[in-house]
Amino acid sequence: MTDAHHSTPVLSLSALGKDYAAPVLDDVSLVLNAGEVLALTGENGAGKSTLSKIVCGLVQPTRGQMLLGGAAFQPASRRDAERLGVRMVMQELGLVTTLSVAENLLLDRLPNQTGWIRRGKLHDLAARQLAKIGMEHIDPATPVARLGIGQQQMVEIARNLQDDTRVLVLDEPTAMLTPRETSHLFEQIELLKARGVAIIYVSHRLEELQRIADRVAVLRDGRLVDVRAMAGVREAELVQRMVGRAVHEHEGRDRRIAGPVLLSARGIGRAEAVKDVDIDLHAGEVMGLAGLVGSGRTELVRLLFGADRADRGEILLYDGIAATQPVLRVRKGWRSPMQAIRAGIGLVTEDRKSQGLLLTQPIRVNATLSDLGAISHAGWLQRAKERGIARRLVELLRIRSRSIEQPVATLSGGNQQKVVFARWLHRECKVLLLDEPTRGVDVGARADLYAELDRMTDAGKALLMVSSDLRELMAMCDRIGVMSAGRLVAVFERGQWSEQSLLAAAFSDAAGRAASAAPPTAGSAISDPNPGQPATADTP
Ligand SMILES: Nc1ncnc2c1ncn2[C@@H]1O[C@H](COP(=O)(O)OP(=O)(O)OP(=O)(O)O)[C@@H](O)[C@H]1O
Repeated sequence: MTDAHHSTPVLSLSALGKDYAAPVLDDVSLVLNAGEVLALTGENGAGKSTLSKIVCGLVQPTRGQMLLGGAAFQPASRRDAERLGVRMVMQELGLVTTLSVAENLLLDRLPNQTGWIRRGKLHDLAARQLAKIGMEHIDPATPVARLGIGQQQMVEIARNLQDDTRVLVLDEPTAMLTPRETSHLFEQIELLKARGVAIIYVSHRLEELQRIADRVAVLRDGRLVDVRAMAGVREAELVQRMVGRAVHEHEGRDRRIAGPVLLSARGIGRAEAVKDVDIDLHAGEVMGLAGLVGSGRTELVRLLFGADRADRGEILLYDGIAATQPVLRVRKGWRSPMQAIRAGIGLVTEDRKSQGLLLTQPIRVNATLSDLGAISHAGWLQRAKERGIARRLVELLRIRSRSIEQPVATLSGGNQQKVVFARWLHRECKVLLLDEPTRGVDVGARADLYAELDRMTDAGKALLMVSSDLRELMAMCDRIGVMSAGRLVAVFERGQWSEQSLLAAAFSDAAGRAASAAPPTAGSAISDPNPGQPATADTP
């Protein structure tokens, strides 16, 4: 915290509470000072978003008061709060994707004295705003829809960096950002602090909080259980406060003997997004996929699941026993996700909208949706069985809910993610593709998910996991592939990677040259799919 602003209260919360069917926030009192970053953390469903939304006028509290600069503060809407300089960067981006970057940045203040938008001025102002966060290379006239998700997130951040901002709430702001974008954001946060802006920073990424926050507040079950200075706080201590129990960090995988190949892709590609990738997924292994946002990781996974159609290459499926002859060979990839699902492929992504969660339906329906075979008998749904499975999954993944009848729309973000995961847990799939499966998931739940992934590989499934969290990949994977500009530029075996070599490969150029840091045995070449067995790629 800068000394000049030291302990000048900007925002005071006193005995705030929010009830839905039951209390989800209770008796929260807190003072936020000028020029400080307060980290807000806690388990999924602890109430972080609810508290943030109350501060920013999106949700009204059931009880309690707020003061802004000493005056009563009761925003009735987000606009109301913004007029008083209280702004929020939300996880779900609020940009109008059909409008340009400039129009989005200055939506509220279009320079429009005569009824005409003066485009030149608009673009000047927008360019200045973009330059603040190191985005000067973006043309303000670009439609937002053409930007990658990380860049959209940066525009959302830029939009909230107005001169009149007094309180800024950032909800998991770095989830979609590259390391470089993250450093631009952190620089900007330092400048805001120096200007006396008070910042609430919501995140599950503890190492990030330690880097950026002055104080940390922990919510548990809707109550504030701890507020303390960040300096010197150990990660384990925080986790203990959050979860109320010790969480054992995943010890890292033992090197497993990989089984035979279950799925291969040869030369699979789609336009410029994925360029002729060869990849083999083995029974009993977790393969990681690292790379920058936009490097083609998600696009590759979507091709392997049939969510997008490949325009070249082929997918080969093996029975997992002899693995010399593919049991199925699909040119240009799957025709539809249904074809992939029937062949035993599953996909968990963090994009809950594309997961087809039926938001108005209860957990019970959503958790068992992909497995009607297991709960129907002679065409009848067996309710008792459905309830049994749903209860078991809720318990196993600690899905925070009133009951299995709670509609998924009213679960917290992280708990919705667990429902998506639950679906594939008991399903008979051979290959599970996971795209950022733990984004927005708290530390305790993360440990539970990792244990489940271990069990799946013990049962002989093949897992492919995309993650932007290198620590997670290094702990969980047997091999890590790195993508850059649509190509798989390197595959590292366990024991051969370091954070540095993975990053170097991620930043390597599009020509497919693996970074020089990659060890010669593991760099650019993809390992033989079945050591000691005949190569499968050319098998008819
Ligand atoms: N509209 C609603 N109706 C009923 N319950 C709700 C509603 N909105 C939120 N809740 C409940 O409030 C609790 C707190 O949710 P909130 O989204 O604030 O948690 P969070 O700490 O932000 O979680 P996450 O880390 O998963 O984002 C959850 O149990 C959630 O189910």
